[in-house]
Amino acid sequence: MRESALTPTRQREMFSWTVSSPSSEGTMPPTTEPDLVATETSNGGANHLQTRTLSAAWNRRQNAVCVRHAFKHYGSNKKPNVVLSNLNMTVAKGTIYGLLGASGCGKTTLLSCIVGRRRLNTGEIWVLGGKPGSRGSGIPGKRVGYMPQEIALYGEFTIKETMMYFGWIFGMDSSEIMERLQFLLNFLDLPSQNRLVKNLSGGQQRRVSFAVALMHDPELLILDEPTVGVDPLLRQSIWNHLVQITKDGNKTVIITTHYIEEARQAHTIGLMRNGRLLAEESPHVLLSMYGCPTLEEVFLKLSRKQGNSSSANLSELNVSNNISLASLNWNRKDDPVYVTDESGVIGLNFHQSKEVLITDSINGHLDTLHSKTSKATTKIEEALDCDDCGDCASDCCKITTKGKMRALLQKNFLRMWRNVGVMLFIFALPVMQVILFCLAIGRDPTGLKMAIVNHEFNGTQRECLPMDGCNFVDLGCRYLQHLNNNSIVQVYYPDPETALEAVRVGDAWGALYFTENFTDALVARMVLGKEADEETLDQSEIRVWLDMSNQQIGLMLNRDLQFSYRDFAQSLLSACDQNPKLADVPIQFREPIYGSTDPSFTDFVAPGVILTIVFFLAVALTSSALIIERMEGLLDRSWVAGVTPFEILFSHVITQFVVMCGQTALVLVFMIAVFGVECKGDIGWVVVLTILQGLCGMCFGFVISAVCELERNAIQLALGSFYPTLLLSGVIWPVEGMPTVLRYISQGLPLTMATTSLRSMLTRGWGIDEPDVYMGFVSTIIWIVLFLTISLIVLKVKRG
Ligand SMILES: Nc1ncnc2c1ncn2[C@@H]1O[C@H](COP(=O)(O)OP(=O)(O)OP(=O)(O)O)[C@@H](O)[C@H]1O
Repeated sequence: MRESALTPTRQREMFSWTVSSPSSEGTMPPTTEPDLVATETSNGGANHLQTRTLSAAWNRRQNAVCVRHAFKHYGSNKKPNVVLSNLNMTVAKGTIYGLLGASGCGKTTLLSCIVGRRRLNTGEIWVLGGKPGSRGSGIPGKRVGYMPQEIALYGEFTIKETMMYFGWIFGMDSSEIMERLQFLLNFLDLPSQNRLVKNLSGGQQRRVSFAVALMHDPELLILDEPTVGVDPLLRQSIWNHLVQITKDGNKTVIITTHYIEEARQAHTIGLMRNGRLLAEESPHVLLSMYGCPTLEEVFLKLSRKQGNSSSANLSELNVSNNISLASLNWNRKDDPVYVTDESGVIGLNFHQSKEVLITDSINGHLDTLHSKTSKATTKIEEALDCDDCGDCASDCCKITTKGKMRALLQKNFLRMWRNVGVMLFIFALPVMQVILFCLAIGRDPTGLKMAIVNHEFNGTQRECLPMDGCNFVDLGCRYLQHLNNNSIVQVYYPDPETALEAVRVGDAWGALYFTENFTDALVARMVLGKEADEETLDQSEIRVWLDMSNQQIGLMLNRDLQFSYRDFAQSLLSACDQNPKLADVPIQFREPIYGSTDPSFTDFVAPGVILTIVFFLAVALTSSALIIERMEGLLDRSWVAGVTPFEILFSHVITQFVVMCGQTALVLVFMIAVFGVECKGDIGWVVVLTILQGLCGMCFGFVISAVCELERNAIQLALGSFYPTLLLSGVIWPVEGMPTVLRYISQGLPLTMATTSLRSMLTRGWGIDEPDVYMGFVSTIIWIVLFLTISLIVLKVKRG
């Protein structure tokens, strides 16, 4: 490296000169754009200014990175946390640029704006001649290699799989990747390529992360603290490598580090503080300018100076208004960024650069000229940007590439396959849920105790003996024989008071009382008919007190007691050669049109349960997928590598589709084949609707994933949405039982129409031509499209 031949005094003199010399014409290096310069003086003020501005714009594009008047804040506009404040930065092609600054000063934010991860609030950035994020700029994409501060690697991948993943995204073929991998393994002293990343030490993981950035030999390397946790020997060899790759002038490196002294090896150093650059010079110039032995001391000096300065002086300190020596050295790269006589500009704080002078002049005195020229300038700059994409044979016109889809799909499947918990969640959980549902829901309760008081036995608590035939004795006993012994357990009590007390204390679900002349009164009631007196009617009644606190049990006992009386009376009439129909109420329930005479609650709930299981499993799987990747920095890394939100969503849709098919098959096989849930309709349509509901759940999961920053918020949202959806979708109770307003809301939910549709197919056997059926499909598809659109929009907005 070549030292500056100028003394600090001389440099300061030159600094004063730059301040007092507004034109600073002499400082302009020879441009390689003669056309623009040629018109500078020939067409008067406006043309002159326009040409100068264009020249500046053109020049910015010639640097590897050029940041102008960058402002960036986090948080709301009302309470902004300003991170970048009128920052200018110029990184010449073929140089190493060391970005130094205290923790939290905004280095990572600046880098993420440069790689197109974030957008500035105002200001401009040119990277390799284009604007990050513009079509065909290659940024984000394969022109840049990015090593973020966090490890940002897939722990479940081996080193080789990691390289394959990023290599495919960058459009490399497998043999190329393997070749490069071997080099990187040796160069970075990495362990076996088959080791899982999660099993590597912290330092090894950082080196793998570094290897990923180097993988495709990009034009621009952006390294956020690559040497943390790396031993001094390897650190030196990393720096040697960076110096080596920048030597031929085609590669540029921007590197941040907390080891300030190692940055001496950079060609240019940007010292950053409070969102501004305090200096942007070669390390040697900085040292000699400030007469400090170490860069750390220079940084301290500058920081103190900034701290002490009034706001007016701040702008002077803010060398963001500089032409950096790096930029002035243009594209000649033999000796990248040193103070040379040839460059004509020396010094640190010559804040009145040509470019800024033009801007200042425009603001101060030449507003009108500016307005005339700005439109033309914008047009020409737009024209320059339009050239970015070139012809459509390049990747920039494609929605996706084979390599990217291959990488993303392999990543999704591998992550699932290698995670036992996830595999169990995907396949064991739905089966378990179906089994539990079929065993626990819809069956009649059994073993319900009933307190019986039969005064026909004169207070004795003896049990009834079996009896039949046409005899009219102990009819109370005969009735009790018809009770379903499976569901009702008869417990005898001596008097009504103790029986009722048993119900009150929860020992029985109800009490049954037969008066002492129940048989006689019942016979008299039958024989006398309308002649029967009030007392006869009263004595012939079986008195029942039920515990109706449990509706299901209460209603079932009520139903069973009535059916038992019908059976008892019919058997007695039959035994006495009478028509048993006389015992029935005069309503004849014929064979139902749909369903059975003894409908099961399971059959009612099963369709909703099938869809709920598939829907919410998909929500659970996807709602955290993107968040975990985002929190680990993986999403950022993939985005910087050129993967789009569309590609990420699309790859998840395909992965989830495969998973969904497996889940649907398991759920339906267990529901229908194993537990015998009725399926009268076309099983093909049942399968299609179930898979569509799974996809719908997945898309809802994407929305949650895109909206929520933290996993716990995603879990809260997913769980929070579960109950309202379940309750309002007619899964466990008919929609017809809801208040009118809720009914409308219910119809708008993703599960309601689908549940009605599936129920119609399973229990009624209806086909797809029935409105109730096809509306389930239509509403599901509409929800899928809606959720996907929302996710894409949110992801795109959040990328900014
Ligand atoms: N996503 C974010 N939302 C809100 N504030 C943020 C976000 N990211 C960073 N910040 C804030 O912006 C400031 C600059 O952060 P940044 O990560 O850019 O600093 P840095 O110089 O890279 O720090 P370090 O050297 O410790 O990595 C910090 O105050 C940080 O708290």
